Parts: sequence; C-alpha cells; structure tokens
Amino acid sequence: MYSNVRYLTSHGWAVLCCVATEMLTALAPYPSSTFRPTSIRCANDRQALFNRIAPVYDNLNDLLSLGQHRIWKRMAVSWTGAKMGDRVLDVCCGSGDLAFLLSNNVASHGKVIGLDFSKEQLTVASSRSFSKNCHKNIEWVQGDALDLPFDDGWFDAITMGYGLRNVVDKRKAMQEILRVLKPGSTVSILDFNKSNELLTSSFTEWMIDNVVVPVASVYGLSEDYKYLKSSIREFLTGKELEKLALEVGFSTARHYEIGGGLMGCLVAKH
Ligand SMILES: C/C(=C\Cc1cc(O)c2ccccc2c1O)CCC[C@H](C)CCC[C@H](C)CCCC(C)C
Ligand SMILES: C[S@@+](CC[C@H](N)C(=O)[O-])C[C@H]1O[C@@H](n2cnc3c(N)ncnc32)[C@H](O)[C@@H]1O
Repeated sequence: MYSNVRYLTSHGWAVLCCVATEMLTALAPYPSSTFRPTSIRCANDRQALFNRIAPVYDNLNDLLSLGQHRIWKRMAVSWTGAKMGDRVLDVCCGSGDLAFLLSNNVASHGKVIGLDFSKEQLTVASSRSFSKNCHKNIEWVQGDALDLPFDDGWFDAITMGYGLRNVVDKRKAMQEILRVLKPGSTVSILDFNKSNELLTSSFTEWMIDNVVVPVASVYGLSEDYKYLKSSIREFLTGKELEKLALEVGFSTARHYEIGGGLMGCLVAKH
C-alpha cells in the first residue's frame, strides 16, 4: 500500500547538483534571494520551479494554448480506457486536470490518485476539487514519480500529462509506471512532441520565444518558462519514446502526434 506524503529526495546526483548550486549561489555577486538558476537541471530545481509557477499555471495554459490543452488531455484520458470502478493514477498531476477527467470516468465506485512532488501544485489541485463538479473519489499524494509509493500491479490505468519530460530519469519513471500498472492495463503519456519536422519544431520554439516567455515575463516567470524550450530539445522523439517503453517491458507502445504535431501522446500497454 502507499502512504501519503512519503516523499524523500533519495537521488544522490540530485542532492550533489543542488549542493553545487547552493555553493555557486553563495559565491554569486548578488543576494541569494534574487538567484535563479539559468539551467533547471536537478530534481530540486524543478520542484522549486513548479512550486513558483503554481498560482498562474492553469490560467497560462488556457491562454497560451487557446484552451486546446483541454482537448489534448481528454484524448490522453480516453486512450487509457479507464472505466467505472477502476483504480487509476495520474502521475505528475500538477493542478489536477487529468485527475479530474479520470474522476468522471471511474465515477463514485472508482478511485483516482493524483501524485506530484510540488506541494503548491497539489494545494491548487485540492482547492479546485471543491469548486469542480466531480465525484469525491480523488486523493492527492505528495510523492516522487521515480519512487512511486504503491504496490506492484495496483492500478487499472495511468496517465501522465507534461510530466515525463520534466523528470530527471525518464527510464526510471517508465519502469515505475510499469511496476504499479496491472498486467494488460494502459498508460497514456501526453507531452510536447519533439518533432523531426523542421517546420513543427521551429513553430514550437518560435511560440515559446515570442509568445510563451513574453507572457510569462508579465508574472516575473520568464526564466521558468524559458526552461520549456531546453526541456523539449532534450526530450525524446515519438519513435524514441516507443523504443523506451518496449525496452522497459511494455508489451505494446504507440506514439500519436496530436494538436497539429505540436503535442504527442504515448500509449503503452503492460
Ligand atoms: C499545455 C501548455 C503548457 C504545459 C506546460 C508544460 C511544462 O512542462 C511546463 C514547464 C515549465 C513551465 C511551464 C510548463 C507548461 O505550462 C501550453 C502549451 C502552449 C504551446 C506552447 C502553444 C500552443 C499553440 C497553439 C495555440 C495551439 C494550436 C493548435 C492547433 C491545433 C494547431
Ligand atoms: C508541466 S506540469 C504538468 C501538470 C499536469 N499534469 C498537467 O498536465 O497540467 C509537470 C508536473 O510534474 C511534476 N513533477 C516533475 N517531476 C516530478 C517528480 N519526479 N515526481 C513527481 N512530480 C513531478 C511537477 O511538480 C509538475 O506539477
């Protein structure tokens, strides 16, 4: 069984990286309170980033995608095949969009766990539960996608929206998802598509440089949103994601390009 708030930063490299960041901060010629790492590399940097952007995250997603992200998230949830009575998991749930959609699919006899390592994102998710017309079947758990606090074969379906690109060890995250998924069940992983098409990748980068970052700068979050571009560059293509899923032990894996090729969804079966 899982235990709530069983989050431990247990990754030696992550800790080492953040100790180094702290040392650089101490040496920096300006106060540490104004220090923002220009490269968001370790798990602690990413956790801090998602805590910082939590208050504006939902509104900016609606604005920047012109509401399209809601359609992409519906597609991702429908591809899991989650049905009434199922026990399902939304890894890297953030403010809870996918968990709320799953909640409707599994209905009152089912159970949804939304897991994230950002306390601020979970606070937003849980406050949205009150205003949403959803079943009271969601539990918010603070935890690490790289060390899921659940038994093997616990879930009938799993979703992950814009999460895999943000975890430091993508293979480990996929292994953990496979471990907690029931044999025969499906995970659906939505994210930006690292496209091989020059036109598509150029459009994504142009949007980030000329729309996303300038809009985020209004909230003092330009550095945090600049990270989007590097994280997409360092991500895996659809074919590479399919290969990774099969390597860790999924029996089938298919990556679908959606949103005009800007987004992608990896659907893999245990
Ligand atoms: C869904 C969006 C962003 C999610 C998101 C993911 C992350 O990993 C982050 C990391 C750090 C900071 C923020 C985020 C984050 O917000 C919004 C995506 C918007 C796209 C950049 C642009 C969409 C362009 C068009 C309006 C869509 C047109 C679609 C049409 C069907 C062609
Ligand atoms: C871009 S947000 C996506 C939120 C939500 N799934 C959505 O689609 O809007 C990425 C989320 O992943 C979470 N995250 C990143 N790495 C994580 C990890 N190792 N363990 C748990 N959560 C993580 C962040 O805290 C953040 O809330």
